[in-house]
Amino acid sequence: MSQTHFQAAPAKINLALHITRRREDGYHDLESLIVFADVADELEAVPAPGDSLTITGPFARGLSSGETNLVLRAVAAFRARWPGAVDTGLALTLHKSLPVAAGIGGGSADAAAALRLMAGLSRQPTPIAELSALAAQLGADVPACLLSRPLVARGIGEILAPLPEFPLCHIVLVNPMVPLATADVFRRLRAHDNYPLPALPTPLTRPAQLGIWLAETRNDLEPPAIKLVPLIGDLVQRLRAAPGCILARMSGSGATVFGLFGSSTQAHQAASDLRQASPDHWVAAAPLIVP
Ligand SMILES: C[C@](O)(CO)[C@H](O)COP(=O)(O)OP(=O)(O)OC[C@H]1O[C@@H](n2ccc(N)nc2=O)[C@H](O)[C@@H]1O
Ligand SMILES: Nc1ncnc2c1ncn2[C@@H]1O[C@H](COP(=O)(O)OP(=O)(O)OP(=O)(O)O)[C@@H](O)[C@H]1O
Repeated sequence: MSQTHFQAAPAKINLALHITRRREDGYHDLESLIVFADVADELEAVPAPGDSLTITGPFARGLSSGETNLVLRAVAAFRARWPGAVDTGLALTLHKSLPVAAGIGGGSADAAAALRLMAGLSRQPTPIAELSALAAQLGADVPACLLSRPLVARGIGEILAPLPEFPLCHIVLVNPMVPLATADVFRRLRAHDNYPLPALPTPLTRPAQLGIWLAETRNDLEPPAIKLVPLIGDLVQRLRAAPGCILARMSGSGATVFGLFGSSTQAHQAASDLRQASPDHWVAAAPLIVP
């Protein structure tokens, strides 16, 4: 192994997120339609005597590059599960383009990218089911991020049903640069036994079809998150008013809000309007990653 190895860590978006039960262990069962956008952190690795991590990019500041970082935790977990499978240390560089604690799974995507990178370098097989079980130990969103394609997640996020097809949509992401801890939002949730997701239409190939289905769904974490950060509600309203916006909603536990569009031009126009109105917010426009 001599050359540099890369893995992208794309942003996760919960198009719909229903919380169906509070479990004995304090976690919550959920049902979520999860997609990924073509906006990503990037992980790079070169062989080295030992494992190390350097973080660069717009959101590197304040993020520890020590052993608590999810990238190094994922590498250590992989080495413990498959000792000797990757027989060199790695000098890792994470280019952090996604805001942290933002509801778009940045840390989870980084952990998943690290697991994919290790699996790619492994001299022995690392079956996807076992890799996914390892991912679940790192965080509820990590198994979904391992696949990085449209899917329905159940359980606490570890039971995954990838979708065979998905309409090519465009997404606008806006984050007010207020970090929101997932556990704080769950703690504020009042109703824990919400109804499950309705059945998805088959085939699911047109953005308008997806829009009709999404209108029957929710993000149950949006009301408690708005209580913590009222600005989230304003951002949803602003995106909803943008021409061509099929749906505007918060992703995950927030505070990032997304707008879903059928047209790339309209998505880029909405993003440009948001940037102009709120230059201090993080705004991105990108196509979804579809099968
Ligand atoms: C809300 C989602 O973003 C939806 O995709 C994810 O389920 C959260 O995934 P994550 O950030 O990887 O979450 P973790 O790091 O595993 O959990 C953070 C905290 O959120 C709460 N948590 C998380 C996931 C879940 N299904 N139920 C929970 O109650 C727990 O208090 C947990 O201690
Ligand atoms: N590589 C990493 N990138 C981002 N956060 C990390 C990383 N490693 C550890 N963390 C920690 O994980 C926490 C969650 O960060 P993350 O960006 O994954 O949140 P999130 O986008 O809200 O995730 P989710 O959508 O899964 O709830 C942060 O508080 C951060 O300190």
